[in-house]
Amino acid sequence: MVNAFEIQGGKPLRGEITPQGAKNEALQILSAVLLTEEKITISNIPDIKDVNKLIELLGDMGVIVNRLNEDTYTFEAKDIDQDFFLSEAFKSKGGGLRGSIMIVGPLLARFGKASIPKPGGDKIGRRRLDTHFLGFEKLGAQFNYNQADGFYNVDASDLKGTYILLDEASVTGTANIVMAAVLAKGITTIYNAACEPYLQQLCKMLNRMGAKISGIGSNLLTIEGVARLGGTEHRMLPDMIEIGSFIGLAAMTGSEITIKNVQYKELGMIPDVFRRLGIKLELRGDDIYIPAQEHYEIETFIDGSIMTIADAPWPGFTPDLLSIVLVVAIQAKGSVLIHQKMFESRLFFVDKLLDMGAQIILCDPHRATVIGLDKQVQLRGISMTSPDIRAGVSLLIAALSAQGKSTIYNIEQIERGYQHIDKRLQALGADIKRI
Ligand SMILES: CC(=O)N[C@H]1[C@@H](OP(=O)(O)OP(=O)(O)OC[C@H]2O[C@@H](n3ccc(=O)[nH]c3=O)[C@H](O)[C@@H]2O)O[C@H](CO)[C@@H](O)[C@@H]1O
Ligand SMILES: C=C(OP(=O)(O)O)C(=O)O
Repeated sequence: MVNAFEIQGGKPLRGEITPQGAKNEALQILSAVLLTEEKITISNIPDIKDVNKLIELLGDMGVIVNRLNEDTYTFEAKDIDQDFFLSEAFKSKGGGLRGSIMIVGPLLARFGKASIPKPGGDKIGRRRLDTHFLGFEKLGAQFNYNQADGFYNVDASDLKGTYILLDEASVTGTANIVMAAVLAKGITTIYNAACEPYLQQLCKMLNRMGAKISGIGSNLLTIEGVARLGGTEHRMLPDMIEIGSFIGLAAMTGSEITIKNVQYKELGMIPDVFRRLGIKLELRGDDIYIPAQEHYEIETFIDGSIMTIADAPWPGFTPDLLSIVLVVAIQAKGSVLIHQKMFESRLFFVDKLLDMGAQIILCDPHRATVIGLDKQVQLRGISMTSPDIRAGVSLLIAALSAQGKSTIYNIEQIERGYQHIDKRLQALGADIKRI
């Protein structure tokens, strides 16, 4: 086994697909179980590498983890083994995923200290953690980064609520600071807070545990500290990035697909961005139905100029779907400028798309212009390596639409965030196998 996907492309798919629970919500929610010694039951947990690694890490720390069924677990963080944080095992496992950074806030809140290895995640450009640590410092913590062992150590015997203006609306940074502030003394106000549905879900769960957070869904959160938190139950939202990926997949392969139970009102502008590419979507109940489409035509701006699709902090368009939008635009009629403002190394995968026959100009590390082929020319299957999770899925979509065989290597990147993707695509009729 080389751990690659082999794909015979060019076949339209058909059927229904249900999105998994949201990866980036799961990483926040799982970290929050550390805030109480009482039992927390979480359902709709996706069975993906990053999430499983974090669950394993919680178990290693001493959290009692019970799997009730395929997607539901209980967690009880009664006794946390402080020595584990000094171990080599913690260094390698904690460093394996981006989401592990979010255990720092809860550990500070509950135990007054935390250490964490430099977290992993995709290599998609600089990924700083300043927002997290500046926020902790405002609450009264002191941190130092030990370059020699690669650990961030944070001490906070006495967290006190205060006013914090975040230097940027960081998603994991906001979650981390909220989790530190819920048990701090007094009132914390966080301005320029990120407000993704993931964060709204986290704040709602914390309130059910006894926290006092107001302003949920806005960029101004007020947190009145409480002495302790208790247990609760929580269900993860469907993964909006998976939903966007499946919309793109349907359009690019000319397939008729129904995406089940999407919780449409939580998707923000995602459906409209795909509509602006000319893709027809219908909301049926809470399902998104995408009819088989021979063609789709990218709108221009009202003044006739070329459409730009750019990322922005929520409720702007998520950067995690820009690679998918870029790939889908390859077979549209018309042109679009893709502007990835947040990350500087997320567009380099266009090289592989060029090899497949796409018409794209990479203007600079942040911008690419796609000149749509309008399905006049089919992409060619090739061998390629997935550089990051979303580029990986975009290449998978390109391969499923292409003529002939493609092989995608480094699929660990894809499997970090997409649950049993080969089997779920096979159920839609895709010719994909693991080699
Ligand atoms: C585990 C997890 O949840 N990962 C997500 C989380 O990562 P993460 O929380 O690590 O990302 P951040 O929100 O901190 O920042 C992402 C990038 O955008 C830049 N930035 C951020 C805010 C801002 O107002 N301006 C700005 O330029 C940052 O400098 C950074 O380069 O949010 C990102 C942004 O939605 C997503 O791509 C990641 O999938
Ligand atoms: C970049 C992503 O994940 P992470 O932050 O875990 O690297 C993503 O989910 O698109």
